Amino acid sequence: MSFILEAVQVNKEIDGRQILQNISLECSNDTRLLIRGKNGSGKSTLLKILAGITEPTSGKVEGSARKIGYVPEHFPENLRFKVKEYLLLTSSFQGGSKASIEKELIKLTQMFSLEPFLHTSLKVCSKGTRQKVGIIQALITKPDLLLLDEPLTGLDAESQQILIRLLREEQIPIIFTSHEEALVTNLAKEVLQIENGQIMIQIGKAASQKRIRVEYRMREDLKGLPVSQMHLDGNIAVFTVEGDVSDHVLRELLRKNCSILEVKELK
Ligand SMILES: Nc1ncnc2c1ncn2[C@@H]1O[C@H](COP(=O)(O)OP(=O)(O)OP(=O)(O)O)[C@@H](O)[C@H]1O
Repeated sequence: MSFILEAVQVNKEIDGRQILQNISLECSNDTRLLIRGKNGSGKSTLLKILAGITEPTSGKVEGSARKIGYVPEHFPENLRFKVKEYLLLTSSFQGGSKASIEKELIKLTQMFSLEPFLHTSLKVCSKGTRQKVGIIQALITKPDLLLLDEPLTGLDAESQQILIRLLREEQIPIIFTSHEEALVTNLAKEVLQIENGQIMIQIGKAASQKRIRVEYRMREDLKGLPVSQMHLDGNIAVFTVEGDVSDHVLRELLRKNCSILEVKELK
């Protein structure tokens, strides 16, 4: 099987420090992969390597993806371009017809209420506005793959919802990082947990799902768990998890002193 993108035994050293160690992952048409880990664990570095922005020290990244849309964690500051000028320029590097790019530009700028800023210099745009520009530049050419580094950062609540809905509807494979529960629960189908640049847990798509009913103490206890659906009723949470995530989820819940009331296999 040929993959949209595949990383094979990727290592990255910066200034003599090992940042990533032996990372392998595969991305196919239906991938919705969350890369998670603590601050400094190497998530952004890995996304940059997948995007081809940074070279691995050893190992390789290959695949059939021709157009990769990448949203960096921090949109570059002090770019001298105006918003529309920047979007047209960056999309021209990726190919695609002018008519299709103009059409997408209108659609996406309307969707994110960016029309009033099209002729504003990026230097004076707010952080959230620049983030929207970063998102639009990644989507505008209809990429084969999206790599999103904390894409909700700086967006207001309404724009976050718009982006989540859009990403759920698009049929584009996505690899992303996020500390935001809303995006994690709505988008992630697979999870790659990295610690100190190494893969600790790799959770794929499971054949069967499990329903877990749990009594929790604080809402915080449920934050960041890779669950696909969650219903809350007082201090009781019921959620669905992919089968091979369930051990990890249960361990996390127990670590946080939650009481597991029921674990049921779904057919
Ligand atoms: N250009 C660089 N020069 C030196 N060190 C770097 C560079 N880029 C990344 N690092 C180091 O590599 C490690 C991993 O950084 P990275 O940004 O990939 O982490 P992260 O998991 O994305 O963190 P966060 O959740 O805070 O965004 C950190 O210790 C960071 O300081």
